[in-house]
Amino acid sequence: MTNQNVLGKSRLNERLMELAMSISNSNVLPRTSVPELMAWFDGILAQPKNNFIKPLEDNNGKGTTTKVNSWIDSMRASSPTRTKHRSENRDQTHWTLFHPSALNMFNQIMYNSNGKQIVVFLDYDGTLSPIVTDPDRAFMSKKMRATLKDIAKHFPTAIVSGRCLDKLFSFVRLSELYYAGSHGMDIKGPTNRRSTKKGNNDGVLLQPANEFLPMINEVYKILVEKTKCVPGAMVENNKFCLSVHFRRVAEKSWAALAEQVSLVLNEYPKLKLTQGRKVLEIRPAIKWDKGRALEFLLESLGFANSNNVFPIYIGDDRTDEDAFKVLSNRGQGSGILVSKIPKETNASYTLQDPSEVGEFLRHLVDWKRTSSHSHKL
Ligand SMILES: O=P(O)(O)OC[C@H]1O[C@H](O[C@H]2O[C@H](CO)[C@@H](O)[C@H](O)[C@H]2O)[C@H](O)[C@@H](O)[C@@H]1O
Repeated sequence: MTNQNVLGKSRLNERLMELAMSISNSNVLPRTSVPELMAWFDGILAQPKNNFIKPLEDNNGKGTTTKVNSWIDSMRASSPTRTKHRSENRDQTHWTLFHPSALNMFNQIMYNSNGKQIVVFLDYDGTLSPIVTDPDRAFMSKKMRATLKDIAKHFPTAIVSGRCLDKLFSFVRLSELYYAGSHGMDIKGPTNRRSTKKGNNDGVLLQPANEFLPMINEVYKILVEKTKCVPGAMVENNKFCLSVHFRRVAEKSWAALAEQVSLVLNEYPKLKLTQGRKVLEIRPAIKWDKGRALEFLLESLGFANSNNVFPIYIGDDRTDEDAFKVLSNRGQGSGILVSKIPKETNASYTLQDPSEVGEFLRHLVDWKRTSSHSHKL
């Protein structure tokens, strides 16, 4: 996949022009004129790039061994431990150029929002909390919670996660937010209000995979049993989906664990598999993902077909790509990928880690406070 394919040619040109103008204004590079920068971009685009991490391919119809091998390859690629080769440095240049830091481009992003209603969407693991070995201990810092509280005072804010709602809420503990758990299959509005859209006060807005609950519970029990023999393996029940964790499993046992998952999944054609960070996720094979959840939430907020909205989605995982794709297709808002390493992505910008996410969100709060203040003057 090339940058042209990910973005579409005219959108890519638009982005490059935007980038050239912004670099030219900020003096961050010795080349100053926009045409010079455009020619430089052309040169970089013409170079081959090899090492971007590819999204997991659709494995339906492939044999078990091929499937398992491709999951393992992709898991290895997303956890590089080697020193960089020269071609990887070249990829890093591509990466920084086409997915610049959202902190460096903050003014540009705010300029693009152009008086529209900003709505903030945030993934949880790897975005608001650092990745840790024990999924039950992925706590968010106090500083991040305070930042989120501030963000929610100024903008409608939603957390969109693979986690089940209860666990997500136990980590975040802010009732003023929207939550989309189980990869968007369990959506809840703020519970600090007296009434919600549906008139009840538990905040539930949508559960599109309800009928799959018995099947998911059945598969959970089977997977726990089947993976017992693999040291370090853990199966997490996220209500409408399951996560099989590889992080504490020795690399030599990854194939055996993936094989167990594949064998179980073969018996359940109504379930599908996606991949995250050292995790395989099993979920209902319905057309619902984080991108659909984002669209649903925009609709619930009254922005279904509106041009007057500017969604900002920040996430670190493959499952967040569905949301980035929605933004890119709508030609609306900004997708921001949290990553230190080059990855194929539909996001426009990057942040390195959760601490940069916090910094970006605090800039957003300050920007809002300053712009509201200047409107009052
Ligand atoms: O959509 P997210 O909020 O990013 O949730 C995706 C999965 O995140 C969790 O797993 C990841 O984080 C763990 C804690 O840092 C880490 O140990 C694991 O290796 C990562 O894959 C969560 O445990 C999963 O259930 C989520 O689906």
